[in-house]
Amino acid sequence: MSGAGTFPVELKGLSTRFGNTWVHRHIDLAVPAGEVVALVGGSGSGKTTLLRQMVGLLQPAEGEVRLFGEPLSAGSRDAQLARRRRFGMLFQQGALFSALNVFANVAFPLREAGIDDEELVNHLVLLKLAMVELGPEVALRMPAELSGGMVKRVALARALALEPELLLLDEPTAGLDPDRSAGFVRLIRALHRALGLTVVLVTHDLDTLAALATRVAVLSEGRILANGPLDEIMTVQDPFIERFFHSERSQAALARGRAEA
Ligand SMILES: Nc1ncnc2c1ncn2[C@@H]1O[C@H](COP(=O)(O)OP(=O)(O)OP(=O)(O)O)[C@@H](O)[C@H]1O
Repeated sequence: MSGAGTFPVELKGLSTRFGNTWVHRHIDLAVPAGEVVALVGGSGSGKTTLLRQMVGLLQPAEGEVRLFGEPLSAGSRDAQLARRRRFGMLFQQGALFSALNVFANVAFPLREAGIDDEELVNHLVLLKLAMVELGPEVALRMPAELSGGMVKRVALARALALEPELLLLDEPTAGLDPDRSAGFVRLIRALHRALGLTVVLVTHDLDTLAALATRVAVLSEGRILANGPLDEIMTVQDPFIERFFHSERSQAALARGRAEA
């Protein structure tokens, strides 16, 4: 478990380029252990791409990603695999394997990690499903038979399968109605507290942000425009921050989210 004062994720001078387009320019960002950091920014500002960089799904054009204090590519293959097991990711739309049932989806990372004792796999899958408030009767369903909220919960169970210290969430409440969204936020908050997780999330949803985030990092024009507690971010003079946080609708959403927190 990463202790207080450490940074499970550090980006140092990170730049991302697709063809001739630079999406990120020299980004420095450290995510402190135990915090819930929300990445916000306009559409296409590079939030999802930054999450993908954090877990090595993309290579930076410049700079470095450090996970748990070490460069992503450091160490032997075994060391890299061991690092891989310390984080879980919830992709947009859940990204469940459509040909596998719920049980096999949640079991997937366990089997990949070499856990082949069937009794243990069974126990762990049902435990993870219970953690996301799903009963064993869901285990044999196929992803196409689940509601949007259930897909997110199963995807979260899969992300938590190997008991990660770090959880990355891409738009966790997108596509959920307000009640399901509030329920999912409560679940993530409870898990964050119970498991001592560090969380990085991308969200457009201010209710979700206000209810969950302990810090906010604002991406704009390829850079981190501001990074700190929400109250501090809201004092920054910038057109995006003005539009995103200070409209009447935003204020109402923030008030609702804070009431949930
Ligand atoms: N694999 C790729 N190849 C080429 N361009 C890409 C690729 N992935 C992302 N991009 C581009 O990088 C930019 C940032 O995309 P990204 O999905 O990270 O933005 P975002 O901030 O998450 O957007 P949104 O809020 O709309 O989901 C966009 O212009 C996108 O088209």
